[in-house]
Amino acid sequence: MKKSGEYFSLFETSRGRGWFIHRVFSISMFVAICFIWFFRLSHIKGHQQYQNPYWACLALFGAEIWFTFSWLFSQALRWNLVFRKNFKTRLSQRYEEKSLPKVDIFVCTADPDIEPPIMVINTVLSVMSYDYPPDKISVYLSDDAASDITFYALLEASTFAKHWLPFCKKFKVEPTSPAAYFNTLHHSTTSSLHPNHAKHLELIKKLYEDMKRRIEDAAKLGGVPKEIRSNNHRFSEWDSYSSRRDHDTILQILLHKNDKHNSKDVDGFVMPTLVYLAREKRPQYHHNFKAGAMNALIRVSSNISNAKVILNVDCDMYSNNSQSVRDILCFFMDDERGHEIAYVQYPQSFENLTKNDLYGNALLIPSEVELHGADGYGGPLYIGTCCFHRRDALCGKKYDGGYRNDWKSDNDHAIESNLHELEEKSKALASCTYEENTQWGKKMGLRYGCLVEDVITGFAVQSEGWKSLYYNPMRKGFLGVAPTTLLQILVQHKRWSEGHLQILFSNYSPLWHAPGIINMGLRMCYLHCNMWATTSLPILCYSIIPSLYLLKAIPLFPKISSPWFIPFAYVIVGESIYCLLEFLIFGGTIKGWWNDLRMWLYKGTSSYLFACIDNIFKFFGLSDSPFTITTKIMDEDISQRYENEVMEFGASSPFFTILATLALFNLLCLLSTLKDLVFSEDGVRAYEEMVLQILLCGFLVFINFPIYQGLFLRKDKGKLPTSVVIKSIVLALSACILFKIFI
Ligand SMILES: O=c1ccn([C@@H]2O[C@H](COP(=O)(O)OP(=O)(O)O[C@H]3O[C@H](CO)[C@@H](O)[C@H](O)[C@H]3O)[C@@H](O)[C@H]2O)c(=O)[nH]1
Ligand SMILES: [Mn+2]
Repeated sequence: MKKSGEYFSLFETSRGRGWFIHRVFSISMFVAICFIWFFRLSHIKGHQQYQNPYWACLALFGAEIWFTFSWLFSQALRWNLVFRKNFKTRLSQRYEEKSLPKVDIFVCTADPDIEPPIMVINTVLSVMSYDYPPDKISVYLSDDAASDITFYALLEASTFAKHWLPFCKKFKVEPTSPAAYFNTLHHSTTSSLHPNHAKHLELIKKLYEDMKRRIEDAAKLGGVPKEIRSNNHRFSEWDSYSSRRDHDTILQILLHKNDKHNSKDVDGFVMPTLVYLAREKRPQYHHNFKAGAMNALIRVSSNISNAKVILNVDCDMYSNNSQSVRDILCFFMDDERGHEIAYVQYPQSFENLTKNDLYGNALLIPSEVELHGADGYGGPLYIGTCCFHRRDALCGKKYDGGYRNDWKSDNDHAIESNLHELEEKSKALASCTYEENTQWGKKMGLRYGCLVEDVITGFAVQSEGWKSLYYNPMRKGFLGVAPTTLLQILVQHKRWSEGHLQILFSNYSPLWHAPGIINMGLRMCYLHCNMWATTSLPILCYSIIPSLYLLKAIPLFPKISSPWFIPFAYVIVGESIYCLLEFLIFGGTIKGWWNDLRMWLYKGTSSYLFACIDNIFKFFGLSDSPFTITTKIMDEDISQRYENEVMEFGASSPFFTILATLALFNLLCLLSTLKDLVFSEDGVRAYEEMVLQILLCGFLVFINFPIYQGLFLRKDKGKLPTSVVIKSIVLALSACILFKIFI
């Protein structure tokens, strides 16, 4: 426990265990990598007895150089892991409830078809129910679709909340998202409840089901029923609405303590403020996707509640722990270190994971290792959701040693008593033209022009001198919906890797931005992610070239009896065992690790490749990728396969054509080699020289098993479509034949 004078810190930091062993291992690995470089440099001229594989060796060397950098950067993320622990009791001893700061909570949604309103309001209800003085909480829903159904759902939620909030308080409900809470109740638990609890539960469940039905009926109808619309003047805002991309600002304060008739729950307690916002959209103005939505929220909220602490969550990320606000205040309000913290990031965790995590959705290593590593160097990346911000830092204020926490002043913020006037005034802050000739998106708020607006913003904030902090408690703070088909994941990772590459070439490039402010270690952490897209080239090299040369029995790696074989073997075996152990230690399974490895390969050869290509197009002004929103729903059939961990293809996409072609190509190379080995007189000698290549090719075939199934063995809707089968067979066969004949 850290003690300075009489003062006990509100949080403490500890170092990860095993760091010394890890460092020794890393250094040994580095030495082995150097030997590989030596080998390449001394053998690059090629084996004279064969046709000259000079270019092949050069390409492999290039790939190895690339992998080395990527590995070095990944070491920064593992060099200095730190873990945070806080002391909530000290917080409550030191601060009275009434002197706690206000918190503004932003929830973003953008498409009611793939982000169902009922899910959105579950998230809203979960964050309204934090164990925190309700008059200090304001929840803002930003709806980039300006959907009347989402609004209707929120309206329903504001009524339901009058019952839900007292219920949560009375029975200490956890988690506070109604849908998630009802899911945790099994028959055995409900039957053992206190009769009073059981009675209330039944009532509230019925209220919820009724509300859900009304919302889903409206969604099915494709709009809010006429009689509801005409009975509530609030819907008149939609009279001038012409499309998602063309409408006025719609801003509605649904709950507010100044509203005499409608601000209290059934027990007579004030409820959190609740605001619906659909910022103005016009076709001629770029809306900057989520970053634009967040900035509109920052401004509008500054006029309504102006809390100094802002929590931002995606619409699928419900709160799984009602204590989270108090948890993070231990960091922000710490007298010694609190004032330098710009944001506290929680991991992005998911509710719908399967046991062996077929698609590597759990982000196990990033959450359990890498973000802790970045924290060790002054701050985790901001990952867009589950993050508590200091408003000042997000709004572009610089950190200098003189900055001090001042939580009191936010409580005096004068608000208009007339809510209608307040709405009208705040609307202007969300207009399309508001940001013209201002620093919004450049030096204030979330930064524009990048597909990972979150990461670039985090970096910008850190380069103003602020620190950030990673908090990963046992009980997950938030749970969301992970994508459930291969294509969705590949598209999501294309967006991420493309965004990261944009950062590398932006003003905020970790290569040169903010010299002297951001340390080398943290820069390397950022660079590791920024480089994702570019690793597609070395991964492609490694999955094509060695297999091609197998066809002609030309070795590209040292033979098994050569001393040069040792560093290769050490790196391969060492790194595999290391990754596997890392995975198992943090709660993964062996199969999960294998799946994760497969996803690394698939992302590398498809998502990252397309991200590179699109970045080049963008550079020449040819195209600009939009923010493709991830679907948060799935149909019965797909959901069944997801539960059974059967890979979902089902669509014909260039992503799949590449993956299937590579898989088939490696299969052909392996089969042809095995045939040659069996029938040649000199099989063993050839084997001795080619062992690494054969193993690599064999590995690629083995890991691609789900693709062969999807191509040839499966009959269900999730298999690879015939067009992809044909294309990939033609491409893979012609690559092999052309190479055999011409090279
Ligand atoms: O024009 C837009 C597009 C998206 N969103 C919202 O942004 C959030 C994230 O979108 P999602 O499709 O779920 O993307 P993910 O890939 O899951 O998002 C991750 O990566 C994004 C950056 O690429 C971050 O913004 C997210 O916070 C982070 O969860 C959702 O709530 C959307 O409603 C908007 O508000 N406006
Ligand atoms: Mn998401």
